[in-house]
Amino acid sequence: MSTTSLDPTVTAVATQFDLATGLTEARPSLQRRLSDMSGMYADTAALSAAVDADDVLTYEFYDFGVPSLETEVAYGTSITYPGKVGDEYFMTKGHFHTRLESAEIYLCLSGQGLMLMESPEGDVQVEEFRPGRSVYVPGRYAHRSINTSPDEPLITFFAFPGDAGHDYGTIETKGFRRIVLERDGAPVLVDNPRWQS
Ligand SMILES: O=P(O)(O)OC[C@H]1O[C@](O)(CO)[C@@H](O)[C@@H]1O
Ligand SMILES: [Fe+2]
Repeated sequence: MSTTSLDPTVTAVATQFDLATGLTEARPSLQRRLSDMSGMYADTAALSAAVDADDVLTYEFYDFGVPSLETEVAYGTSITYPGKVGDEYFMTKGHFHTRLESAEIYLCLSGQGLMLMESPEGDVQVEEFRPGRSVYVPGRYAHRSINTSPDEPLITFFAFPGDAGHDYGTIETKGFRRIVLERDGAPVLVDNPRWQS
């Protein structure tokens, strides 16, 4: 079946994602290994030992290159693999949006985890990811996906305004105020000892 559009400059696009892996063959994913996560985990000694031992892939996601316009929607899947650095679960770097007010929506396709969110004023929110559950990240909140499963990838589909942009600098220098660690086999939210005001 062909797709039609009233505007000949616009073409509908369909992408096939594998629901078991979260991956698509439509284009290469962007990949983050432990060595890309310098300064992100609280236990720096554990991170450097893990990088030296086996610099594993911790997450991958897609950027389909939609134009940076407020009228466009950037989207893709994000796959965070199971694992820990010390007691801290594998997670994405996390970021604010450059256009701070831009919100983002996630739908968990499989796995289990948490979305950690934090406003510039220090309000911290945590929402659970489980299959079929969406998490709306309000504008102004930095956001980080965390895989709390011992053995399953956390797979989400996300969408945000095309002109939102990514501000990694704030998180890279200050960190999140709170981090999520495993204690007695369960995730707990604790103060980040390395957070800088
Ligand atoms: O950009 P980060 O924080 O490394 O995490 C990657 C994830 O965030 C996104 O940028 C969406 O906000 C996706 O590309 C992916 O889900
Ligand atoms: Fe985002």
